[in-house]
Amino acid sequence: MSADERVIRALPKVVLHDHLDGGVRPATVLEIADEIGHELPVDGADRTAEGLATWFRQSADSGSLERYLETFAHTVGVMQTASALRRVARESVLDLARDGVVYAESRYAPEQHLEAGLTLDRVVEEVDAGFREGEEEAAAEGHPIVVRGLLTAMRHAAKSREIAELAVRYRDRGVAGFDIAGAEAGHPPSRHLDAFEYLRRENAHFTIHAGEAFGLPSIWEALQWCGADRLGHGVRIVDDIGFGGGTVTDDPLGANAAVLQDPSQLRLGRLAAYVRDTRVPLEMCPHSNVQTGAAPSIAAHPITLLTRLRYRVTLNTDNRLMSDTSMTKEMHALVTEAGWDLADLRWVTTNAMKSAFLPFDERLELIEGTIKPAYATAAPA
Ligand SMILES: O=c1[nH]cnc2c1ncn2[C@@H]1O[C@H](CO)[C@@H](O)[C@H]1O
Ligand SMILES: [Zn+2]
Repeated sequence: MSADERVIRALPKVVLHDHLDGGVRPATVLEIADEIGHELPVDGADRTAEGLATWFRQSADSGSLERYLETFAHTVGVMQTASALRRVARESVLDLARDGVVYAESRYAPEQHLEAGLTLDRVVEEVDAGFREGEEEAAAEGHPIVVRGLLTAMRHAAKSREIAELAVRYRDRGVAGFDIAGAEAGHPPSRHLDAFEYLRRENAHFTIHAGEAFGLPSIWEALQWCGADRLGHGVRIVDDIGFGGGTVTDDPLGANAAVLQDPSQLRLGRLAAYVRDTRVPLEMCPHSNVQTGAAPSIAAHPITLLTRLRYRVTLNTDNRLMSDTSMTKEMHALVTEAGWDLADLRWVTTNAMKSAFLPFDERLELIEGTIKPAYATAAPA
């Protein structure tokens, strides 16, 4: 680890978009697979934690969201029992805390963990027990962290209302909100209006994966039909930002460079202006987007342009296993490849804490008591 990386690792971080089933330790996948007889896609000399880690990263590196998502069969497949769910949840909290994360929202789809006979309620209870065990152990290690769950409904399925009700039922027991995820094309968020309208009536919080593999219509529906509090990814909002004769999407790297010199050249469309004016939090995940082809590279990722334009940008991991990433790696890549500095890192961290689905006073306490003091004394990245 470089000196820069050590500095970054020690900084307090906030992650709002991290999939529980996208961050399982490879050694844990192997062990549980052996216990329950789940067939893994590696064998022979590759049947090791390292071999499996490589398989996940390479298979996810496909340029397509659909193929990226296929790899989840081998994490979800080993997360079907009470003990496995509790273990994975506990270990993921420890891994995040050791990386310097002080607040995390960890999401998963309860409907995907029923194969061995667990009920939806039991799934949520076991995961939450694992989160609390992880919090306790992390604090004892000197890495205090606060963790909340987000319950995801799969967008191709028809369980969203049921999962929304589950999220409300457990809102005072470790669950902070709701999400929909899965392949975007052909599954617009407005199909799940019933769930979103229910959540709004219940004063509950939700985010929607939108504008990742699919463009502006998905972002527009998520905000203006469904009423999402935040956008998962939202990276395609740049399709509504005009530059020269086209949009910044036509030449993201060129536009990124040019706009830093003269932002007045840009024209925001109505949707892009709405997202910025109303401070809609964007849960951006650079490495994941490069793998699925939603962004060309870290250097050309729209997160830098959107940060310069002062959108409410947050930085996230999405899937630490599939993307072989961590909050430290995401931050370090932006510093070395996209010209970010410590002030940018503090800004996205504060943005994320402001946008968390946690009560206002608890957010403020983490910002004032933990984040601000640490960044004030940190050496420059
Ligand atoms: O980047 C993503 N876009 C859309 N769906 C995703 C992404 N990452 C993970 N999941 C989906 O969310 C489920 C619950 O955690 C995962 O099983 C995966 O299918
Ligand atoms: Zn995601």
